[in-house]
Amino acid sequence: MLLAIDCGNTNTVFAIWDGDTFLATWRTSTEWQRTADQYYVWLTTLMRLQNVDVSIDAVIISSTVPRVVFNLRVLADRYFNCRPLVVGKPDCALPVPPRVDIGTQVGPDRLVNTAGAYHRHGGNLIVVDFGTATTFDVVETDGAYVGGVIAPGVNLSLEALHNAAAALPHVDITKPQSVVGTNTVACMQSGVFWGYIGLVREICARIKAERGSDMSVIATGGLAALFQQTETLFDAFEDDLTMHGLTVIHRHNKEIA
Ligand SMILES: Nc1ncnc2c1ncn2[C@@H]1O[C@H](COP(=O)(O)OP(=O)(O)OP(=O)(O)O)[C@@H](O)[C@H]1O
Ligand SMILES: CC(C)(CO)[C@@H](O)C(=O)NCCC(=O)O
Ligand SMILES: [K+]
Repeated sequence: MLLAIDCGNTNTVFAIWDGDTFLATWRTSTEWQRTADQYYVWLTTLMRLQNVDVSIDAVIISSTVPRVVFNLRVLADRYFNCRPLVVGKPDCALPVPPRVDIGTQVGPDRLVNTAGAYHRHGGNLIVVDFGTATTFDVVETDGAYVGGVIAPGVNLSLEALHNAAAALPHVDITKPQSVVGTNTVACMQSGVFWGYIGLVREICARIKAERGSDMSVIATGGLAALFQQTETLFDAFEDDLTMHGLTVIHRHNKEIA
């Protein structure tokens, strides 16, 4: 059984893959201080609660936070007796290598999203992931990651307003009733919500124009659904795209081993 770990700057998601489906998915906040023992207690408690009675014999990790990888490696080694595949490390092969400027360390989550989206949709895609940052990944017709766009995440944008301006409260994103806000919270939500609709539309249009091609736009990440409700920005929305990509990369490495 495969344990797939997607570690973002805000949250870390663990999923158990039986080769066919995900048996369970669990989320925790990302904290680099968390030890292998702490992960193991947390994980086995949830497994027991949900009657997931399986033995894990393989682990794959994608981490945008380099510091957490050490303890996740210890988790795999000490408790599951295996050497984990770590996306972005030389011993983890990708189905198609990225084509970017020399020396660029592409975020592993973007490489994973690329592999997952290409496996499901073929090439010529824009993958949009609404995480801590909002990333746009351009996937070539052959499945290579060839670049993209990094924008401040939705929650990060709202936090930035709160942190920088004494009179602006902490607010959560939601679809505002109107564009013109009649109170502070509504004004902030409008700025980020409608601003984001514009950001996504404009960036996708410009990528397509720059490449002279009508690409499919695939969205993932918790907040994608909120935007898609209002405007058809995406051709598909897939909640499990990153996890799916991890299973694709794991299978690829087994096949070439
Ligand atoms: N409708 C919604 N309104 C507000 N927040 C939402 C909504 N749906 C999902 N979320 C939040 O969006 C986040 C989505 O998680 P996702 O894994 O996409 O990114 P993240 O965990 O915030 O970032 P990272 O992966 O970079 O750590 C979660 O924190 C979830 O609570
Ligand atoms: C942009 C984030 C933070 C999104 O999670 C991550 O993919 C990352 O740290 N990327 C490194 C830089 C790059 O992808 O070009
Ligand atoms: K993510």
